[in-house]
Formats: sequence, structure tokens, C-alpha cells
Amino acid sequence: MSEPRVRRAEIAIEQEHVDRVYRRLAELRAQAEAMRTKGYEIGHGAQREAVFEQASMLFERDMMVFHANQTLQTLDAEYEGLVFGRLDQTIGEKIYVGRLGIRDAEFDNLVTDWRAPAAAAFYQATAEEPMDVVRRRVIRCSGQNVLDVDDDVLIPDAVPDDMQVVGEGALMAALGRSRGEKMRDIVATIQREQDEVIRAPWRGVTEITGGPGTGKTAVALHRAAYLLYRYRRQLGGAGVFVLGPSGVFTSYISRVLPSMGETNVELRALGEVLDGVVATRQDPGPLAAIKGSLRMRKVLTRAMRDTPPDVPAELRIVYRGEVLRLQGKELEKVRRKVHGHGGPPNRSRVRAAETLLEALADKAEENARADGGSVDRTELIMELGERIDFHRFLVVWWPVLYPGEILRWLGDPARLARAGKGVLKRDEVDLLAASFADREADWTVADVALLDELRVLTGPPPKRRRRAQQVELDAAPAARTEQGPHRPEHYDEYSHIVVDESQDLSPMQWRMIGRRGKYASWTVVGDPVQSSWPDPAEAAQARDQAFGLRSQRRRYTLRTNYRNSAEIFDLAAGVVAGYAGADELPKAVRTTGIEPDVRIVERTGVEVGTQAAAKELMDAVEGTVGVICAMDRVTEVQGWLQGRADERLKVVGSLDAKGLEYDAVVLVEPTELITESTTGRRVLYVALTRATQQLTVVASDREWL
Ligand SMILES: Nc1ncnc2c1ncn2[C@@H]1O[C@H](COP(=O)(O)OP(=O)(O)OP(=O)(O)O)[C@@H](O)[C@H]1O
Repeated sequence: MSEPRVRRAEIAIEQEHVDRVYRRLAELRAQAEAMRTKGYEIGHGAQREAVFEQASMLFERDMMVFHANQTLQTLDAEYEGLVFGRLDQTIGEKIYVGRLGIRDAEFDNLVTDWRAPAAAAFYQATAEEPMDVVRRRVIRCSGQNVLDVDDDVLIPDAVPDDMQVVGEGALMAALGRSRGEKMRDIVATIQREQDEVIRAPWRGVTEITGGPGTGKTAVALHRAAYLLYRYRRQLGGAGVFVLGPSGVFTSYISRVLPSMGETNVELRALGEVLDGVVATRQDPGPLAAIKGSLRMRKVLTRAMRDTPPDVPAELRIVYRGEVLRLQGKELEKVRRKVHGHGGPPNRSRVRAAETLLEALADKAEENARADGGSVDRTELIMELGERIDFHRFLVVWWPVLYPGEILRWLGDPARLARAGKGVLKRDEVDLLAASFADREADWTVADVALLDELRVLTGPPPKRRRRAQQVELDAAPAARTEQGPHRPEHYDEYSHIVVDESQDLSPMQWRMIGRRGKYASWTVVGDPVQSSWPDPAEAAQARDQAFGLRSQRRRYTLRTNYRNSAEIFDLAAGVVAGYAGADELPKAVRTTGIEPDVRIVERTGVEVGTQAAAKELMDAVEGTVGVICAMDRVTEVQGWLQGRADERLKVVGSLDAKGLEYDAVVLVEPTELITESTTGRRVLYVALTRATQQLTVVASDREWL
């Protein structure tokens, strides 16, 4: 038979199996529906039964409905091609691999879940170590239709006469396809070095490093799905937390886990980690560097302990006809004494009351001594402690503290200088104070870690006022994945934390995430060469503290760049040549024959040049086109491209481009990317490595080259 006919025949064979799988899926769905309906009927019956029986029936009902709902949720996930692989083994057995395990009515396997041990050979078998696999087949489907098959023969000598072999290079075909707005899963083409990371043990800390496009993000997400499948008992209950650099990024990766049937994962951007705050604004590099440094711990602690603005400067109370007064300095002494005990202020009001009463008793004794008399301290303390005017004073003098409020106080340079004495330089005080002074401005991403630090320092406000705190911080709730995943009641209960783009976390951000992972195991993804954080040693120290004493640490380095064409990556690698060791740069596996297009134009010609390049690339590729520019140019560049509104075209700032990818990229004024950040060349390197197929650079100078 000719190659196309063989291919068609093989597709038809696989279509038959896929049809069988979907028929079975429909049966399982119907069974789960029936179980749910039956469960609800039990509930209705219960109303007529005795209380005791009622309780057990209701329990049974809840269990049935719960299980039925879980099954339906799994079956209804948006699987893009439920079956994607097949292994033919030396013993003549065949195994179909898919996103979900499915058995037929006789309990025979129709599809093996990709995460099950039986499917491991699909990813791990090689010609050198074939693991009894004769032929590995990737099956490409669209919905329920088989579009294509692609084979890999691992033991040529064992191929039986009637076995057909079709095509070559499922990976290359997958990499060459155009990209949509959302990242796709890679279950069908996970490579062996990636599979090893995905299936690494769950305990301790697993670090994944590697250059751009090596699949770190994809691997970390598949690892989350794998861990939840294999260790659901240990990890499923308390929740898995995935942290990404920005909302644009979390939206970009949001479909990957649901496409594998995993909805029990909480996905958040760095600016959304704290409930009640959604921050998207980025501070300029030097300001973010101050806000992120560990020095801020001291500054915040002092700020919190300073006298709040607008508290009364005098306590005046009449006791048995005599006026007792505590004034400025005396009151401050009392405040310092209360803070000296080290408890969170929102939990210290009782201590504040006691210390104030002691000071009043001292004062009364002092007055009495001057008059040659005496006072009964215990009586005074008891009596004043019950007086309403004393309590009125107490609540305003020792107010409930809210993190947002304290940060805003630091908009006053004098107050900030007090808090930052010996810690912050003069120009740093000015920079910081200006950023907190603007009461109208939203919080920035770097502020969120400061708010979280203050949340812990101040302690929780009294319960009846917690709602007020939410409103004070920011009314909008944090974004969740669409399905509303399981969320533990307390922050420190997550069982597994995935940190993506970890090289950019500031020390203060590491502290914030560390609080959420006190008892968790970790998967940490990063590429030091892409780091935009200026002090890696300080960040490493904070990171190690977040991991705590976890003894098991393993590190994997991925070395193949699957995203960029070799032509594009060559240009990017040149930009960081002086910063990265040769072994830190990955190898790009795909060539397209299309060199990146560098256009040097007049400064006044950048706008027209960008418009022209965007148009050309929109015509040249089927998928997405990203226009990347310096952060403070985004609105301007959006304006340039307004008439061209198209779903496929996105304008994105350099820092927000982290982790994203496009079929084609227009990079605007690369030198501006270098100068806007403290680690400029690395930011440019990130921007240059976002395109899969074509890259055009529009620049008014050559300095960046
Ligand atoms: N085994 C694979 N099969 C198919 N596609 C893959 C494979 N591994 C990676 N890719 C693709 O390569 C691209 C880059 O992957 P990913 O974004 O995970 O890389 P990364 O290492 O996180 O990159 P960066 O550090 O630049 O953000 C994605 O489109 C991903 O789907």
C-alpha cells in the first residue's frame, strides 16, 4: 500500500477504538447521572422517616451525590483528545494511553491514564532502552475524530509482519503548529528528560531549571496533575497552589490542568496571593528593589509600633475627684512597653489597657505622695478599668491596625524616615514615601508582600471587624480558576506549592509564599539567566528559609528549547552572552530558515515601523502576534495599533511577557527594555525568546545588539 493509504487505514483502526472509548464514556456518564438522581430520591424519602434513620439516609445520600458529582466532573472535563497514545509491546499486548483511565463493562482497560505506572513507558522508552515497546504511536484527535497518527519504532527487529509504521516526528509536528491564546498541554509528546521531572518523588523540594522554552512551566503543571493523581490522599485534601508572575500568565496557563481533568488546583498571580487584593501595577525597578528587600521587615515592624496618626495626645480621667493626666511622652512610654512584649498589636489591647491603668496608678501615687497621702492601686485599677470613658479612650488610642492603613501612613516622609532609620537611605525614603502617599493609586504587585507581612505582624483584627479589613484592603476577591478549586481554610495548609518564574521573586515575596507552604512539598521553576531581581543572594536566603528544613532537595535541568526556532534563539543568546555560561543556555531544536528581522529606523519612525511589522506578521502567521515594549510604553503602543484590533494581536509590557509565547513577536525599542530595569539585558533576553516562528525588532539604535 502507498504511504497515504496506509495512513488512512491506520487512522481508521484508531478511530474504531476512539469511538468505543466515547461510547463507554457516555455509558459511564449515564450511570453517574442515575446514581445522582437516586441519591436525591433517598433525600426525599428521608423526610418521612424517624430522626435516627433520617440521619443515616441523608449521609448515604450525601455520599452518593458527592461521588456521582465527582465522577461527572471528571468525565465532563474539556479533554482535547481523550486518547492520544498507543503502545504495542513485545508480548503482543497493546495499551492505549489517554488523559483519563477508562475500563469497559468487563473491567478491561480501554484507556490507561497517562499518569499510571503502566503508561510510563510511553514517555520513557527509547531505542536504547525500549522497555518492551515495539511501536509507540501518537494519536492526534480533534474532539472525537482521529486526524493523524505518528509512529516511533523502538525495537525494529520485533516488528511483526502485519504492523504498519506511519510518519515521523510527532514532537516536531506539535512544535511547528501555531499557538492559540492559551497554553496547551503536552501529554502526548512529553520527552523523557521532562517525564523524569514530572514523576519525581513528591516530598521535599523539586527544583526545575533550564533556559527559555525548555518546557519548565509545562512540566511543572503536568507534575501537579501527576502528583494529584498518584498521591491524592496526601495532597488532594489540602490543596495545591500554583503561583505565576502575572495575571496575564495565569490566564495563559489556565487551561492546561483542566484539560487533564484537574480542577483541584488554585492558580494565582503574585499580585493576587493575598485574599482581597488584586494588584497588577508594577513599580519601577529601583522602587521594587527596595520594597522587595528584607530590610522592609524592620521598617514595617517599626512603622506598626509607631504612634498612629490622629490618636489623642493626652489621657485625662477623673478619679475620686482628682484629675489624672498622662501626656505625650508618658503615653508613648506606655505604648513602647506594650510593644516590648512582642505580641501582635491586634491581640494586645488587653495588655495595653493593663499597662495604661498601671501608669495611671503610678500617677495617682505620685500625686498622693506630693500631698502626703496614699492610694489603693488595686482599687484604682479595678474601678478605672470598668469606666466607659477609659474604654472610649483605649479604642482610639490603641486602634485596630490594618495593613493597608499602615502602608499609607508611610506616605509621610517624616514617619517613614523614623521607621527606616539606619535602614533606608535618604533617597530611598523619598522614593518609597512618594509611592505610598498617593491614596488613589492601586496597590502594586510588590506592595502585596508588604501587606501580607503586616497582616502577620499586626495579627488578625477582632472577628466582628474582619469584614471591614477586607473592604479596606480592596473589595475585589482574588481570581480563582473557573471551576472554583478547593481552597484550604488557612493559608499554611497547602500541601504542595508550585512556584513558576521563581528567579524573579523578591525576598519579601518568598516570605509571603513561605507562609503558605509551612507544611507543603514544593516544585520550584526558574531560570537564573532570566532573573530580573538585583540581589540573588538575598533572594536565595529568603527562599531557603521558605523551604525550611525540608531535607529532600532535588534539582533537574532541562536543556532543549522547544519554543524558539534556532534562528531566533541565536539572536537572544547573543544578548546575554556576557551574563550566562554556555551550559546555562539551552539548545533550540527546530529550524525554520527564517532569520529574525532587525529594522533600524529613525526615532520618529518607530510608530510606523511597529505598525508595518505587526501587519506583516499578522499576515505571515496563523496564530498569535505579540508586540512587546517597555512597561511605560504599553498604552502608547496600544494606541498605535488601535485600528488593528484583532484577537490574535496583543501588546504586552516587558515584565508581563514573562512565561508567555506567541507565534510571532514585534519587539519595540529593545534599548528601552535594558534601561527600564535594574537587570536590563536579562529582561531583553526574556522578550527575545517569546516567539515560536518569527521575530521582528523595530529599533532606533544598535546599542542593544
Ligand atoms: N514535550 C513537548 N512537546 C510539545 N511541546 C512542548 C514540549 N515541551 C515544551 N513544549 C512547548 O514549548 C513551549 C515552551 O514551554 P514552556 O512555556 O513550558 O517553557 P519554559 O521553560 O517555561 O519557558 P520560559 O522560561 O521561557 O517561560 C510551549 O509551547 C510548550 O508547549
